Amino acid sequence: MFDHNDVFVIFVLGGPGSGKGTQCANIKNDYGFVHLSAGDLLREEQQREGSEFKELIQTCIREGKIVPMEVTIALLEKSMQEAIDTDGKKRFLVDGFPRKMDQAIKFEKMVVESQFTLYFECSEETLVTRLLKRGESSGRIDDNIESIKKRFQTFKDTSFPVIEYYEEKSKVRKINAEQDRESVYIDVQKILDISLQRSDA
Ligand SMILES: Nc1ncnc2c1ncn2[C@@H]1O[C@H](COP(=O)(O)OP(=O)(O)OP(=O)(O)O)[C@@H](O)[C@H]1O
Ligand SMILES: O=c1ccn([C@@H]2O[C@H](COP(=O)(O)O)[C@@H](O)[C@H]2O)c(=O)[nH]1
Ligand SMILES: [Mg+2]
Repeated sequence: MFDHNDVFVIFVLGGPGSGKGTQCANIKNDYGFVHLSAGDLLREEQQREGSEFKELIQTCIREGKIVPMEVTIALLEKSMQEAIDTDGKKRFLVDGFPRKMDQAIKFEKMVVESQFTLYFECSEETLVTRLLKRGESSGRIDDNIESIKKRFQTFKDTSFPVIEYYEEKSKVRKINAEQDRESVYIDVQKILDISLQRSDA
């Protein structure tokens, strides 16, 4: 368990294709955060020789389902510990997690409490266009219309309640992700500049 006064975690949530990864790359460059995408960590684990979770992860990703939280939390915690041990870095963007209430509760109890959640809000119409375009070159097994529909359903049924939970705690910073990349990032910077100043105080 990390001390949340020492280890600064921002959850980055939003529908599939809302630009979480794109904006986290910007934030990482400009603010020195470590970017941990739960989806990327799961895909790496799925590729790892000898992983006992290969098939489970592959099936969940293709079907847009949530991998059991123990697997994802262990991968996140390990990556956080490695970043702290190797670079002394203690600011983390946890991208695409928590996707389900049980993950949120467990992570904050066992790993560290989040500072707030950045929520990229975007219409399904825009998301589907972006994901199908990305699917032309991403090689992702879930960037096809069948998987995309399932991912949207999971987002609505299972992941959106996480955002509502943090909203009730006034811990959500909402961004209009419908805009072009540059405009989205301007809004992201405004939020971060305010939040980081507060945390430095
Ligand atoms: N503001 C934007 N306007 C147009 N296209 C965008 C914008 N932001 C990201 N994209 C593009 O949309 C696609 C999805 O973006 P990205 O991978 O960052 O989303 P994501 O939220 O991480 O998706 P996922 O949940 O599937 O991992 C990418 O091809 C990206 O280049
Ligand atoms: O906490 C998580 C995060 C992701 N997944 C699974 O991975 C895919 C892809 O995630 P992206 O964030 O879009 O890269 C997602 O649809 C889930 O199947 C997960 O199980 N738990
Ligand atoms: Mg992503």
